[in-house]
Amino acid sequence: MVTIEEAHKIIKDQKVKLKTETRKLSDCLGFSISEDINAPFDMPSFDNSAMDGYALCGISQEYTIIGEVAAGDKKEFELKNGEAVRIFTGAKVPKDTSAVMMQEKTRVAGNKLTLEQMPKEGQSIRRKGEELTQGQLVFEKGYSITPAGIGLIGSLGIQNVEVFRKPLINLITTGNELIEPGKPKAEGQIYESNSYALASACEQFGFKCGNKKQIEDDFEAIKSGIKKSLETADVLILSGGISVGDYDFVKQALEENGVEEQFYKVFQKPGKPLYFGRKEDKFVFALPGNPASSLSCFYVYVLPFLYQLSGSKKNGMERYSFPISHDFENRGDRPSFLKAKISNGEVEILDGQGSSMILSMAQGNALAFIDAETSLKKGEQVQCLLIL
Ligand SMILES: Nc1nc2c(c(=O)[nH]1)N[C@H]1C(S)=C(S)[C@@H](COP(=O)(O)OP(=O)(O)OC[C@H]3O[C@@H](n4cnc5c(N)ncnc54)[C@H](O)[C@@H]3O)O[C@H]1N2
Ligand code: MOO
Repeated sequence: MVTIEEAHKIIKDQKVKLKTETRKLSDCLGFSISEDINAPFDMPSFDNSAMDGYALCGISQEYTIIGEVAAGDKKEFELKNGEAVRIFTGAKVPKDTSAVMMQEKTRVAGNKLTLEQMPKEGQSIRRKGEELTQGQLVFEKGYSITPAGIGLIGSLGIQNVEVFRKPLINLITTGNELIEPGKPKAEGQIYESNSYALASACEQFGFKCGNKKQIEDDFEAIKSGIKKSLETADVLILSGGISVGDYDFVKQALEENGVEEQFYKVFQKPGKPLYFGRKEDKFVFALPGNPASSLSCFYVYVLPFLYQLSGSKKNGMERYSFPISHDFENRGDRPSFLKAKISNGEVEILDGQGSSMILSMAQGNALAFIDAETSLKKGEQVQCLLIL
């Protein structure tokens, strides 16, 4: 049995070979870049107007209008003191422009322009290079591409982006009692739901599940299911059959497939029988079957590792501290990830903390980390993982 910190360290210390690929700009949200991106040119690449209005030469209140420039126009004006041109947002400002005045602050009679206020030098001009200068580091290798990142990369004229490949994930659920939702349920059976929860948790963070398989508690079937699944997966996630019962075959089936245990059992609640192993460049998480245990282990251990395999600097769930909204006592002897709800700047520990109970997790939005045998008074700080 390892501690939570030891389990995290074992995961973090895995030597992984990151693979790269080239993706179209429109198809790289959530991927991490595999090489630095530097600005190929100044941004903006020319002085341009921030307003629809008039580009002015010299500082005064009266000007003569000598022409017009719209966004995208190539024409060049040589402005003399006291002259102005009609200009639009994004249009290149003529050389010698002192300021741009928005049209709402102007009056025009024929070619005579009168300003309602004195312009300030440089007003409403977006200067060449004011956001980025040519050669400047824009994103460091490992940056996870956001929608704004996509916008910026596009505005640098880059269409194909070098990124780290994301791992392919296969899922195996085990258990004789499990049947697919939608089918009639006999006595003693329950609906298989972990694969749905885990696949959608992967999807929520931009990871895809390739293959999903449900296998009965039969050693040979589990063993061959694992063998087959490992052929295509970078990461295999199993649920159930990892505890000590007579029908818990997963650990042995992994061993017989040549998967080497990195840790088995974590001193925590839920998720004590969590297993992590590897076979060459393939990794296996065997999650406890209890629905809240499997999902909680996904958030706390699997997700950070998926990011690690994707070359990302993110390490999974962001942790934040919130004051607890009520007195609380964790009587358990293991450090706990408790189903919780953050609202109005406070965290509430929800009822229904059993490892098999997923209702509270579905109604909550966080996992609150509380040490074993700990009493907290209302207002004390609690570390939370957001699971929105
Ligand atoms: N003698 C002991 N028994 C147990 C121990 C222990 O230390 N000694 N640990 C308990 C803890 S803690 C956990 S957690 C569970 C984990 O057991 P398994 O990983 O072997 O899971 P299963 O027995 O297969 O299933 C547990 C529970 O979850 C339901 N389940 C399983 N898979 C699914 C699924 N895909 N969808 C929905 N529900 C699922 C299953 O029906 C069981 O009710 O072991 C304790 N026992
Ligand atoms: O480790 Mo288990 O998830 O407490 O029932």
